[in-house]
Amino acid sequence: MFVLGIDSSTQSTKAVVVNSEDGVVVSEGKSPHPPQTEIDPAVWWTACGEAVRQAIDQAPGPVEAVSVAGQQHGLVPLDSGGAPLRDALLWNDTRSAPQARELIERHGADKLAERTGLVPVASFTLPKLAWLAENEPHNADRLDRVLLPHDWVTWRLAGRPEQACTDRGDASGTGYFSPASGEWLPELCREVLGGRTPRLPEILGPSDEAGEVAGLEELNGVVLGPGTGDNMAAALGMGIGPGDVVVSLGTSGTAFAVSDHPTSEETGTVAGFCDATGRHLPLVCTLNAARVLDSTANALGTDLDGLSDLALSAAPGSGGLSLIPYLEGERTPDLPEATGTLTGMRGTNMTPENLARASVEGMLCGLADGVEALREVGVTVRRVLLIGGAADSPAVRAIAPSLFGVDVHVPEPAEYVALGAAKQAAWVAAGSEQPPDWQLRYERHEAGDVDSGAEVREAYRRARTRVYGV
Ligand SMILES: Nc1ncnc2c1ncn2[C@@H]1O[C@H](COP(=O)(O)OP(=O)(O)O)[C@@H](O)[C@H]1O
Ligand SMILES: O=C(CO)[C@@H](O)[C@H](O)COP(=O)(O)O
Repeated sequence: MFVLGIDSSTQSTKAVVVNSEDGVVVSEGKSPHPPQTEIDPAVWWTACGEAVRQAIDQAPGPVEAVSVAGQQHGLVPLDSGGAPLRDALLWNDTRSAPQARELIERHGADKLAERTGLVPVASFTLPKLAWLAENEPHNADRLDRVLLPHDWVTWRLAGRPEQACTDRGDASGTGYFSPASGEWLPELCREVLGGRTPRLPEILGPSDEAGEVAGLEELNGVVLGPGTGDNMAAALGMGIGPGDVVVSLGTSGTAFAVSDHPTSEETGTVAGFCDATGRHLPLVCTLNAARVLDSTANALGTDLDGLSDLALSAAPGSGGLSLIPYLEGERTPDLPEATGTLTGMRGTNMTPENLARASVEGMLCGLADGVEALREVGVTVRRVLLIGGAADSPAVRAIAPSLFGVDVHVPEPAEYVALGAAKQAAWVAAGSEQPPDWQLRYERHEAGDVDSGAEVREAYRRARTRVYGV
């Protein structure tokens, strides 16, 4: 049997057709999204159709089930006719930072962490709802239903306007969900919306069927899974277990692991999300990952391969340069208004090689701090599994082991979020207790020169503290 997995992520929609027996990807499709932090959901729908068509046109047989994974947290506000009230506000849109701070002042970080697993930052859906109420009351007054990006794509695929669904994983990134009970906390929406309660999607179990596709001709009649958030889907696709920490280098940088119990902590560094199998997914997220390399390559007048070659010809420590890469503001640490900083410049070290290496080291240092934060909430770190677009960079693969201080494994290149969605679809179709056990192949990079890595991280930390006070 063949199944289809869709990843509606920040920069593109990807679709993979997979043989459900062994997890082998038999065909793929991809369609880009524009780079804004607010976007008309219709763009996702068009990209989804294109990516799906590419994938199924090349597939050796018909697909029997489909699931959608998507970028987390984005606010898709709908009116009573199901039309978007405005463009969706994405996870990397920082305008809702003041509303996040107000929520913390009103409730206390510790109380919110205990109730929702999260301390609000601009990324989460609840502060975005509060922003809507404060800044666009005409839209908030007409708000009937709130969906996340993956819920919205699933809802369009289902083609049943009255019913919408989500899963624990994506629900756990809203800020109005309890990871401990698995239920919505609608009173938090009511509070920020001045007493109105929008309709929230039904939360399905990890392998529950969400009906059949009736909204996309090419897939009509195919079994639909509940879908999930992109990081949850990657964890499912990779089948991670104890000791595994995934570091994903896409638009966002994330570090996460599975846990049998909920985590919460009042600094908000580690978000206490749920996973896509009924467990939990402590996760640290930065706003600045792959695009730091895109911007640096652009500034140096080269491409990503050129940037990698330059970085690999500089010595560890980039000749004393440290790049604090907060090009989009930052979420961890919570500095939404920050810009990036390059420190340690001297006449002798301002070379393209050092600048290239500083961009790779700076991006990875933020994630290495994230792995450290996971350790502090009790996660065992035996190896780091590197995925996401920037894991294709030879420089990233070579430099990562010394900064993480553990073995780094790079799974064979694949779209792991879309693969996770496909695994969920296969699970739903099989009706089995557990998801299918698909084996992955890894390329292993031994822990690198840990001493030089520790020095690079220390220089980065000093520079960050000097400039940003954290
Ligand atoms: N060889 C490479 N070196 C560095 N970055 C890369 C490479 N290949 C792709 N990328 C970057 O990966 C990013 C896309 O990664 P992806 O995981 O698909 O992101 P997202 O899931 O956020 O849409 C882009 O910014 C792209 O430039
Ligand atoms: O906000 C988070 C996680 O909390 C991000 O990881 C988004 O889910 C977007 O993911 P990418 O498109 O960057 O993979």
